[in-house]
Amino acid sequence: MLGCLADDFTGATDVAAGLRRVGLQVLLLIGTPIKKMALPDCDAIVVALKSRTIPAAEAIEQSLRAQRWLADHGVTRFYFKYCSTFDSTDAGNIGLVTDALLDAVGGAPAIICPASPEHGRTVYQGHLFVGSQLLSESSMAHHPLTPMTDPDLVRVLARQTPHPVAALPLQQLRSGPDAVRAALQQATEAGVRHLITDIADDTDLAALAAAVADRPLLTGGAGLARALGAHLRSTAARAATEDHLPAGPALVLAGSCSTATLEQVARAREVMPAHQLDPALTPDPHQLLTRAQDWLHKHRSEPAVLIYASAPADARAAGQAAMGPDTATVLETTLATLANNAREAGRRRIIVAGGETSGAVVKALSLRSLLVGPEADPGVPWCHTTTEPHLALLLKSGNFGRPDLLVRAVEGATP
Ligand SMILES: Nc1ncnc2c1ncn2[C@@H]1O[C@H](COP(=O)(O)OP(=O)(O)O)[C@@H](O)[C@H]1O
Ligand SMILES: O=C(O)[C@@H](O)C(=O)COP(=O)(O)O
Repeated sequence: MLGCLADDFTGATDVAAGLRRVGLQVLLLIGTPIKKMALPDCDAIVVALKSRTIPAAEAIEQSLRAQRWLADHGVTRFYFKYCSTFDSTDAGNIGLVTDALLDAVGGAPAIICPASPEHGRTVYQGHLFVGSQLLSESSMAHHPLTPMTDPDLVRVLARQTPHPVAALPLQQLRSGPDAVRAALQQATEAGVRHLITDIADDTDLAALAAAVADRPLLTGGAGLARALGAHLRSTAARAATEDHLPAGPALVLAGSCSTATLEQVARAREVMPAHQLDPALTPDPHQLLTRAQDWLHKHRSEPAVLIYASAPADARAAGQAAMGPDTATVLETTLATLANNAREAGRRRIIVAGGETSGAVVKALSLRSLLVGPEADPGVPWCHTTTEPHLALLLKSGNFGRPDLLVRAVEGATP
């Protein structure tokens, strides 16, 4: 069985979607369970953590706890899933968590493969591209929590780990599995502990997966995990579970400020009542929440409503000037509380834009595990609660989805 630790919630749904797409049955756990549990029939377990932007020591602790739990439940192959745009800071957490996992399960050097060509993330000469732009020239340079201003992943990772980092060039990857194994051997002898792999397309991912499938630890985006799943699939294929979205009204919550989300929010505003959480206008957190709660209550008979904090950089700066340094956390908490209110009020389809935001929402809803259904857009699967009331959640990474994703997600919602 394959066990994945994902450093945020939409990263977890992304990797779960990829594994399901290649025919694996996937159980998604919200955080690491405290005790041992009887597992449903599944081929892969994804543990959703919220460790991307917390202090490194806590991220390591959370990750090791998840790894030990998975090992206790029969997992021998581990995958550490982080963002395809390598979201992290110089204080961590990708390098330090990978180091801790290597210490726990062995298998240095770790493969570092954020590339996800289906989402336009590719790596060449160790540099990460978003579409045709270098990472540092994409909107990720302005991310509210993890601004990515350096596209050279060898350099980025070297600031996060005391150990040597090197790159595996595309030419070597394309020379076949023996060349990849030789590169790994060479890296081991040179004391390299992190190997950034160039990837230009899905064929490269398949080649890499085939060459490294037997390693105890792989790390990267959803792309390599899906390729690994496809490689393992022959022994594990089964019919995908059916998917029924529950009847009932929908709620869309948006906390992501990515370009993709801003466009999706603009589209959604055209077709459903919308309320903006605006810290510049309402800097008092309590008032921000109660105003939104009143608005939600007033619109209780609408089949779908949108509440969003998403804003471009200049508006965010104005909000932060008014509300202070905790603005992002206040907005996450507010959106999470509103999700809870909406569930109590009977909303059954909850769509969330943003990884950190999704983490806060799922935590507030006290959900423990979800079964992964089909994707609404690549990397964005519907997930179903395993307890009553049946909720369908769509947890969307900020950067993912077509412009009409939020509109499509609420279609067919009943008042
Ligand atoms: N108007 C705003 N001002 C400041 N921070 C904001 C604003 N709107 C959202 N945020 C914060 O930005 C962060 C977005 O992160 P996240 O939810 O992970 O989205 P993404 O998936 O795009 O990275 C969250 O912490 C959210 O609370
Ligand atoms: O790998 C990816 O791009 C996503 O799975 C992911 O992790 C996105 O993170 P957020 O943009 O913070 O949602």
